[in-house]
Formats: sequence, C-alpha cells, structure tokens
Amino acid sequence: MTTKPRVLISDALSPAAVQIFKDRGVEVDFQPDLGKDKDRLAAIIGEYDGLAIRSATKVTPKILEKAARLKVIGRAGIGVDNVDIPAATARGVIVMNTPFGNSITTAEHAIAMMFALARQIPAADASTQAGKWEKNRFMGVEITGKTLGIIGCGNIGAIVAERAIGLRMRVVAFDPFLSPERALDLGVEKVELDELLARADIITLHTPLTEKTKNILSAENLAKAKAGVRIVNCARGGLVDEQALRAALDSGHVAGAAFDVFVTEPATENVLFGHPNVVCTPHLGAATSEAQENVALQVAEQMSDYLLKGAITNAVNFPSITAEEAPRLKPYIALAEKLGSFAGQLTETGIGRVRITYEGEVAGMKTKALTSAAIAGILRPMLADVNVVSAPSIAKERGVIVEEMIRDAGGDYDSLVTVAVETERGERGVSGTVFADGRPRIVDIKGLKVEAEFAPSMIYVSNEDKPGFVGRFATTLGDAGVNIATFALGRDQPGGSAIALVEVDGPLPADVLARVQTIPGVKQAKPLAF
Ligand SMILES: NC(=O)c1ccc[n+]([C@@H]2O[C@H](COP(=O)([O-])OP(=O)(O)OC[C@H]3O[C@@H](n4cnc5c(N)ncnc54)[C@H](O)[C@@H]3O)[C@@H](O)[C@H]2O)c1
Ligand SMILES: O=C(O)[C@H](O)COP(=O)(O)O
Repeated sequence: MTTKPRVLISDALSPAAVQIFKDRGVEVDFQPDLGKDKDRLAAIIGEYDGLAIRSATKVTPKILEKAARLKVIGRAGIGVDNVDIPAATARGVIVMNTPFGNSITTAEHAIAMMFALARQIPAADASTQAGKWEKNRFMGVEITGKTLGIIGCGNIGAIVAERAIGLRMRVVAFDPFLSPERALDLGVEKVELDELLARADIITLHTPLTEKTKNILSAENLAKAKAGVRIVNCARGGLVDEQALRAALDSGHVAGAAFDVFVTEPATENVLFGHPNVVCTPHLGAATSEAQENVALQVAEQMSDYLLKGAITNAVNFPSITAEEAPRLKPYIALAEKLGSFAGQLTETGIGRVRITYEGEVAGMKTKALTSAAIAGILRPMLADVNVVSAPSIAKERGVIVEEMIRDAGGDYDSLVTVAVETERGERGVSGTVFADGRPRIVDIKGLKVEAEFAPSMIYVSNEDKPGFVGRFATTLGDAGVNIATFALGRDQPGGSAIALVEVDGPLPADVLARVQTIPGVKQAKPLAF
C-alpha cells in the first residue's frame, strides 16, 4: 500500500483547500495560526511533503533545514518574498504560487484606496459616526481627468489601468518590461519614471520588491513628484521610503497616502500612522472571499498534482510540466540524469560548457526540465547537494555555460538525447534513448555505438581494438571473484578505438580496477554507479 502524501496548511487559507486535498487523496493538516509560531513550525515541518501558506508563514533556511520530506511549498497568493527561494531550490523543493487568483481583488483594493484618499472617506466616516457632521471639513478632489501614474504594469497594474481608464483617468505607466504593443493595447502611455513623477496626480505601485524597486519612491523621487500628489501602495512594503514619505506628507508636498503594505508586518506601529491624510489597511489587498477561494483551490490543485502526478504549474524555481506530460517525461528525466551522471563521472577537470541535444520526439517535450536533470546528473559526482531543481542555478554560479539544441529525428531512434561536456581536455558526448519498455539505454559514447542499460555497478573501459582484450578483461574480473552481468562493446573500426561498458554484480574492488588499467591497450578504466 502506498502512503498518502501529507500537507500542512500553516496560514489562514480558505477551508476550500482542505476539501480539495482530501478529495484528491492527500492527507491534510490545517493549522491556520501555526505560521506565526516559527518554533512550532520548525518542530513539525519534518513530517510533511507539502506546505501551503499565505504571507504570514516565513519559510527561512532554518525551517527548510528541518523539512527533510518537503517537496513543495504552495503560496496561495502572488508574492513569494516570505519564502527563501534559493534555500528551497538548493534542497530541491518546488515553490509554486497562484499568479492570477487575487489580481482583480487587489486591483479593486488599489482603486478603493484611491477613492478613500480623494474623498477622505475613512476620516469622514469616523467624524460622522462621532456625531460631528463636519460637512465643510472634507473637501475632496475629482478623479475624472486626473493622471494616474502606475509603477509596475504587470497583472495587477494592467487591471488597475483598465479600471482607471473606465473612470475617465489618463494613465501613464513606468515599467521597463512593458512592451509598446501591450501599452497600446491597454491604452496607457509608457513613460520613464521621471516623467511619471512629473505628471501623475496619483501614483499607484504594483511591482514586486526587488533590489531595483526597493525605495523606488525615495526622498529624491518623492521630491520630483508633482506637488499635491497622492500615493497608493497595495504591492509591497519597502517600495516607498516610509520616513521620507512622512516628511513629504508633513510638508504638504504629498497630499495623501493610502497604504496596505508596510516595511515591517504585522505593522502595529509605523511612521505613517496618525497622519490625517494617511489611510491604512492591514495587508487586505487579497482579502475577498472570491480571491481567497480562487487561490486556495488553485494552490491545493497544483500541490496535489505535483505530489500525486509530478505535474508542475506556476513554479517559480522549475519549468512547468502538465499532468499529461509528466508520465511521458518521467523516463526521459531519468535518461537525461543518467547521461549527465555518466558524463560527470568521467569528468576529472573543470567543466566549461555543457551542450544537450534533443532529437526527434523528445525535442517536442519540456526540454528545460530534461536539461535541469542532465545538469544535476553531471554535477552530482562533484557536489553532493545538487538536485534537479537547484542544478541550473548551481551551474550558473560556477560559470558553466549550458546550451540546449533541438533537432528533427535523423538517426536510428525516434528520440535521442545527447549530453556533451566540454572541459580543458576536450569534449565528451554520450547519447541515449528510452525504449518501448520505458527503460533508458545508453546508445553512443564519444561517437562509438553501444547498447547498454544503466546499472548500479559498472565499468567503463576505453581501449585499442586489439585481439585478446576481452579474454584478459574477463579473466581479471573472474580471478577476483567479480561476476560480469552484462557486457556491451563498441568500436569505430577494426583495430581502431574501442569501448566496453560492463555491468558487474556488486561494487568493483579498487585493486581489480587497477589490474584492469594495466591490461595492454587499455587507455582508461573507470567505475560507474547509477
Ligand atoms: N496587497 C496585497 O495583498 C497584494 C495582493 C496581490 C499581490 N500583491 C503584490 O503586488 C505586486 C504586483 O503583483 P502582480 O501580480 O501584478 O505582479 P506581476 O509580476 O504581474 O507584475 C509586476 C510588474 O512589475 C514590473 N517591474 C519589475 N521591476 C520593475 C521596476 N524596476 N520598475 C518598474 N516596474 C517593474 C514587471 O515588469 C511587471 O510588469 C507583487 O509585489 C505582489 O506580491 C499584493
Ligand atoms: O502577494 C500576495 O498575494 C498578497 O500579498 C496577499 O497576501 P496574503 O495572502 O497574506 O493576503
């Protein structure tokens, strides 16, 4: 009997997620407040295959160290800045989010915040309910005809733009990655940041928090903004310098600010609090029943698909693989990893470049996932902790150039994968395929045809094609009590270069390998393990 995967929900997700996990055959433990208690989370995380979170759970390297079984972290929402992605990646943990489920709701919150500022609704509400009827105190501004400056025009920024245009606003957007065509489609004017600052009556931020966007509204940029500007931040705390904003509000240069997100959260105190022209909400951007249901259902489906079928959707650290693709891809992932491992085990010097060629049917599959597997295989003999998820970033860190090539089927096989590793000693290529039985085979080594399965204990020999080698080799192993299980030979021409790929029962003792290396004509003999 196979055991069910176990998922922990450590934040306040909609209970809809619990039902999905149960229906899909995943055991689920719903502890909505656990994420706030990092010690308890650390104490139990080791029991789970999946962790479903919102923004309250901080997945730090310390938590990940304890997460021995963890395979996937699912963020029911957009921002994954509460997850240490490099640490998760290094441990082979897939991190997925739900990039669209709460976008409309968050865009609506930004628009609501804009109106709250323009008409001072929160202060007017408090005053009215206090029995003051201060009709002359709350003079607002009209939105119609005003210019909205959007910093970050991605999913949410674009929805805000559409809604603002519907409100008869002019919209200018600063986003280096916004194409002119998309800007035209949306009806927004793409501008540089300085122009946005000079023209916008209201600025709304919709970027992630990165090195480039941190304090994008700094004291200097706030000073460049139009006098009387209003600022809305429903994206991430830290995009605006809170101290500088407070000073600009105090001086009157900034007429108002509406913030849903803060540098430190939960924000129980903040320099913006108490200013009469500031409106705050406690990170409510995604807080509608519709959005919460969307993201909870989606994350539970995605995590179940991964844990039960190997399908990957919306992962921020691995290419997507559909549930239909996963079973077809699985044997090729094993093939790519084993070919990489073969090349890695034979490599004795630094690797400069890896070229992976996909020919035939396999070229139409998710080759990025296969390439990650091949790189993991290559690096594993050198680095113990590498895995399919972390391999591409480790290769990049080490300056290894990875090239992927796609070709039509040309040779004897419907699908062929070739992994070629370039070192200072030259290039070594090894090719393989998956036969109808679903088992990967090695079919070519350095241009010499062979046909062998990958086995737990093997010997690779390259030698001169001279009479007597096979006999001496078999005798050397036989005399040492090492049983040969399978024997594959290849050569370029009679009397030319030859190779032998031999499977043996049990590990090969070092002294036997040393004796093989002394057989006349042997150029290289290496033990291999798969
Ligand atoms: N308040 C909330 O509850 C809430 C809810 C959902 C999302 N969010 C946050 O909103 C933000 C936007 O989400 P999204 O789904 O629109 O993301 P997205 O990735 O679709 O869009 C982000 C946009 O920012 C742009 N960008 C990146 N760097 C930039 C830079 N240096 N200058 C200008 N633009 C830059 C990108 O090109 C992209 O178009 C995220 O930080 C997300 O976490 C907050
Ligand atoms: O990035 C997001 O999706 C939002 O910040 C929502 O966060 P929450 O799920 O904690 O409300």
